[in-house]
Amino acid sequence: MMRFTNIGVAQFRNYLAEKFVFTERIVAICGNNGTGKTNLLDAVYYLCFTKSYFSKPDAQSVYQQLRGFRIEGEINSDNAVHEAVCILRETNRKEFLLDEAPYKKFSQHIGKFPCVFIAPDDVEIITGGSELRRNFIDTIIAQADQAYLLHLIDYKKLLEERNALLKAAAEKNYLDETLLNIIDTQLQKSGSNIFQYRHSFLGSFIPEVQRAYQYIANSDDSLSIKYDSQLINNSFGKLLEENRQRDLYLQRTSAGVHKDDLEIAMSGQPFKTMASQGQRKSLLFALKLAEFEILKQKKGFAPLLLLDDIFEKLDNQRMNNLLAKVCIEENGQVFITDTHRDRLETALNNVGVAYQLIGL
Ligand SMILES: Nc1ncnc2c1ncn2[C@@H]1O[C@H](COP(=O)(O)OP(=O)(O)OP(=O)(O)O)[C@@H](O)[C@H]1O
Repeated sequence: MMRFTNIGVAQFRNYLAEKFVFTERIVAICGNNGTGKTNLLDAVYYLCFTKSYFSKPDAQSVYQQLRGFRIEGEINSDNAVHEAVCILRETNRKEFLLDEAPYKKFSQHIGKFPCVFIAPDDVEIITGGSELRRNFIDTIIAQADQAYLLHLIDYKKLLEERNALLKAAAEKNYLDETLLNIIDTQLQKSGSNIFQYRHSFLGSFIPEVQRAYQYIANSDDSLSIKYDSQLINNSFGKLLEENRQRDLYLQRTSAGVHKDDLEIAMSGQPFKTMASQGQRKSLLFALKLAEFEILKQKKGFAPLLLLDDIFEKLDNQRMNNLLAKVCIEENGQVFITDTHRDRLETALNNVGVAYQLIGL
């Protein structure tokens, strides 16, 4: 069981200094547009991930013209009380502390307080570029397994080094082949590890998404999801070797797990182009519910669920089903925002769950 019991924010987005105490497992947050609902959820997310959900530079989160921010929160987890603190110093240097001990590497914090965020623009995971789908998958696996995050960090660094070397080779008309061979050996190792992790994770994740889709959409819509990777039929070492001349010409690495994607189809056609708005929303919620389910299985307790403005996304029946599932069937903490206080209260009363209402 994991619960945030309070959170304090100073100079963070639209909050100069504010403290919120959470008294119930279900926390409903209402307020007009621009009152700071999303910012409050993102402050919670910061304490789980050491960064914003919205890939914003930290400096953009500082209140107006001031310098630095602080977010602190108390979390009950494993029958112990933890304090997480994220500080952006005036110099723009970020510090993150758990129980007063600063992390040397922020990556060590990932997965301690697992969390699933559903935000209005998340449908881009389905309609946008492959990088968004890779990030989505990576965030789940990294929360479940620290070792994966280290492979990802290694891979990114090695890929940057390799690309810089390819560029330098073109500029200087000289290739340091020994160095390229060394980088390739290391890149091949971490890339192959990432592939194995993704392959094994998607083996259980994809059926979970299909189950959740069926539940939400009340139909399977002949949905098919496949892992698309150049490493499925080739060893990474061989791919690097075969593409070396091409990479030298392009001055970048053309093969590898940085090209992986999820191939999503409906009745044999690409989902992006075929699906209706409603089907896209259903798939988005299915992806997120599957994320929730898998993290729960891996961690042995339910992750935190941050539901931002989801009432605009689902019809009443689907909304009721979803709330019943996450608020009644599961025992994790849920934060849920809406602009309409009545709508939020009616929905939670219908589900019949105890909740705390915070008005902003
Ligand atoms: N660095 C900052 N300094 C001061 N205010 C900021 C900063 N960043 C964002 N804001 C303000 O925060 C507000 C947006 O907050 P947020 O997105 O949390 O609102 P919301 O309640 O979720 O709104 P909506 O219902 O429209 O989604 C805006 O008024 C914006 O100007």
